[in-house]
Formats: sequence, C-alpha cells, structure tokens
Amino acid sequence: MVHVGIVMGSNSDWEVMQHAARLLKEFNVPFETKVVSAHRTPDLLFRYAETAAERGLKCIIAGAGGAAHLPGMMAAKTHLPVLGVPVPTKYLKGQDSLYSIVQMPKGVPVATFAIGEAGAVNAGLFAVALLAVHDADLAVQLQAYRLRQTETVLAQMLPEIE
Ligand SMILES: Nc1c(C(=O)O)ncn1[C@@H]1O[C@H](COP(=O)(O)O)[C@@H](O)[C@H]1O
Repeated sequence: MVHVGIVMGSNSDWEVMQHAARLLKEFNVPFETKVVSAHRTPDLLFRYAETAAERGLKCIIAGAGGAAHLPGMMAAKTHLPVLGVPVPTKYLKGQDSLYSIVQMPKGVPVATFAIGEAGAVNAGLFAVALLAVHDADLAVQLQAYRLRQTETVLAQMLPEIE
C-alpha cells in the first residue's frame, strides 16, 4: 500500500520534487507521484484529496511554484498532514511560492519547508519521521541516517591557508 503521495503543480517542478521521491526511495517508503494542479485541474485535486486517506496515504507532500495554492487547497480537502514545498521561480526566486504556502489561515495548516531542493529532501525526511512514530524499523533507519550524516560532517576537512 502506498504511504506517501507526492504531488506537484506541473512536471516542471520535478527537478526539485524528485529529491523528496529519492529520499523516500532510500528509506523504502512506498510512495506515488502525480501532477495535480489546483488551478489547472481543480476537479482532479478534489478527487485526489478526498480519496487520499481511504487509499491508505498517511501524508501528502505537495510542491508548487508561484501562486502555489496546491498545498493549501490539498490541506483544505483532507485531514491528512500536508507538507508543502515551495518550488523556486524565475522572477521572484520562490519567495512567491514560499509566502503562498506558508501564510495559511488558522485552522488549515500546511507544514511548510524551505524553498527548493533542501525543502524537498526535508519534506521527505519529515514524512519518514511521521511514519516512524508507528514503525520501529523505520525509526532505526532514520537514526542511522542521522548518524551517517553526523559522521560525514565530523570528517569534513578545510584547506590550509597558503
Ligand atoms: N502553483 C501551481 C499550481 C497550483 O498551485 O495549483 N499549479 C501549477 N502551479 C505552478 O506553476 C508553475 C509553472 O508551471 P508550468 O511550468 O507548467 O508553466 C509550476 O511551478 C507549478 O507548480
């Protein structure tokens, strides 16, 4: 059964959103990916959100750029946790995406991540952490991931000044 849905407003978001997918794959978390747009395919968005919980999804990672209404509208139509990833944009550098996603009215939260690749990776990691609450094996994997990361940083060297 698929546990995480990764949706994005356009296939042009894939370059960024693939990093969430790769992270979930690394942890062997079953996920699905789909282009869903609040603006361009509103009926599909409603269907996706309304059926997400009954299809077994535990959370939804939603990435979009510009007037990024997808995560918020997804959150409006499902009680599942929605993790929003602001996709960078050409003219406003993704600040438009960030503000569109993060400034939700009270009552309908979207957990909002950093603009771009770091946000996509962290949304994936956050989804793993959510699932790990009820999955001891996944929790062990997550701890090992963090340990590897710590060791990598501790082993980092800086160049000598010439
Ligand atoms: N923000 C949204 C939504 C939405 O929020 O529903 N649907 C598409 N888009 C965004 O439009 C940008 C340009 O899309 P195109 O590259 O297809 O023109 C993408 O970053 C997409 O997420």
